[in-house]
Amino acid sequence: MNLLAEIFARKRRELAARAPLSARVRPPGRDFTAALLQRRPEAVVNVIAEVKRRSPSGGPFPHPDLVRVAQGYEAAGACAISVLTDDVDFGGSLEDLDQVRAAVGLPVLRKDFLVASQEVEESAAMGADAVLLIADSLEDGLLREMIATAKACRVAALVEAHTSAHAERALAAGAELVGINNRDLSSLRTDTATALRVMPRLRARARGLVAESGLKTAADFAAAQAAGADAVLVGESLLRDADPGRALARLLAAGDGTK
Ligand SMILES: O=P(O)(O)OC[C@@H](O)[C@@H](O)c1c[nH]c2ccccc12
Repeated sequence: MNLLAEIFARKRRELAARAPLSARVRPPGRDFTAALLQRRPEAVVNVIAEVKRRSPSGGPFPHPDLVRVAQGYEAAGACAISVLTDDVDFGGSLEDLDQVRAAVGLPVLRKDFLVASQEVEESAAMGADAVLLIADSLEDGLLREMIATAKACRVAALVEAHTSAHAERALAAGAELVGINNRDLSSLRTDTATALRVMPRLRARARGLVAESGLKTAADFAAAQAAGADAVLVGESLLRDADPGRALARLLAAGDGTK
């Protein structure tokens, strides 16, 4: 038997001998959609809090221990955690996702630039409770397929768009949760008015709406909520603080009219 045939024979044996990856490693799911849609006390918006080591727009952040940051977010009242798993631009990995998820009780969003349904399946197998899909970069047929794959794998799909045209495409492709990214990923320019302008047009048709990027103050949170957001997605402004969890707690307390 030649070498290549031996390798293939071994690979087939190994595959036959092991359980499917998803069945072996996938922990019980956590409901990202429910977390995002939960009703909070008056004037306190749901926050998906993000961990990342660096970003193209923000440079490096002073928090190498993502697990500690995520635990701080949970203690402060975040509704879910977003973990950047892209390596090249954000210094992240699926290992980070795994470690963060094991350390918190909240649903975890895999934030990456996914290009194929296979990666949606792998995200589910690695324990992601939700995946980000970027509508602007995925053509209609592929977007529809990836949303359907997420549904079949029982992971939530947060479908992001930067313009109302792409948000419309997201809805037409079957998106239930739509995120409006205030940051233009091609120029990296951020304008927090973007989500405020686009979300009201989508409110009646999207099950959940998320305002993403560039949000810093309790007033930003309140404005997003008033424009129809169920949740805000926040990273950089928290990660600039020496204690990101405390920064989040402060923002949520400032927005809570009962305190
Ligand atoms: O750190 P900010 O400005 O608070 O933004 C968080 C999040 O919205 C941003 O990281 C993001 C939104 N969509 C993305 C797509 C890929 C990478 C990153 C992103």
